[in-house]
Amino acid sequence: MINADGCLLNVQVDGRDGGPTLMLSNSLGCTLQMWEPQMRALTQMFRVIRYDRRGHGKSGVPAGPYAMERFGRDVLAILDDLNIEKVHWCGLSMGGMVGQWLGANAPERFGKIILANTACYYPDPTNWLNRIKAVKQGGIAAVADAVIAGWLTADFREREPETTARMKAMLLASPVEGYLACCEALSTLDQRALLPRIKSPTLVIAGKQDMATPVSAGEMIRSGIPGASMTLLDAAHISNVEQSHAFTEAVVGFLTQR
Ligand SMILES: O=C(O)CC1=CCC(=O)O1
Repeated sequence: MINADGCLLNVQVDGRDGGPTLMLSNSLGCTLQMWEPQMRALTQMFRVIRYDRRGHGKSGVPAGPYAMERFGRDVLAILDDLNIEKVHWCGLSMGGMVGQWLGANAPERFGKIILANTACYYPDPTNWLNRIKAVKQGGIAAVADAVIAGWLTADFREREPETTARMKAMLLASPVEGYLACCEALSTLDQRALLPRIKSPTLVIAGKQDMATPVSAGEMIRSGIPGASMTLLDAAHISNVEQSHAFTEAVVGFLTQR
């Protein structure tokens, strides 16, 4: 556990000692377990840091609302505690939003940056406000089926019922207060002004079937970050699970290219 401004964060380090370090950052309602499909390949090449964002998994759940800056400073606290100067970053969804904040505000700590299935701005907060209301009334169970339908395509859910059930169990196990505090941070998200300040080589990954953060949201990020490139995957929102091999290939290809 690492203490970030009084909140204990669950951090796990695996993989190659002395190799380049890659930090992975989760989507809303997910724990560090969401990266299992990538771990075998990534740990052969990198030292891999995973963590549970505050309000999630085995990390603390301080009172909300939270903010992107707080999530970013939590990451810097983890790196300082581990005595690691610089890492590559791969964040999916909320993890990609934290990556934008870090790339703009702590550029010296980041080598290459991967922003997967993410957005820098929600023009209309209604979906988040409705979700907050529903979760306050009925818990995460009230929104779980709709969220899972956004995470994974119908084809995948039919083909992979066990994986789908595991993802749903992970979502349902999220602490309600932490989930709500993150939804509040998402309802006011606007990081458009940060994008031109990101100078690290950046890859944007988007899912062709992603309705939560559609290709157009990825394109807005790609066009805002100088020199960024984009890869499209045949997946919904949690593309590292739905297209695990293609996702891993995109990450490894980008991080190893000179
Ligand atoms: O969980 C969802 O519904 C989709 C999502 C948006 C931001 C995030 O982290 O997940």
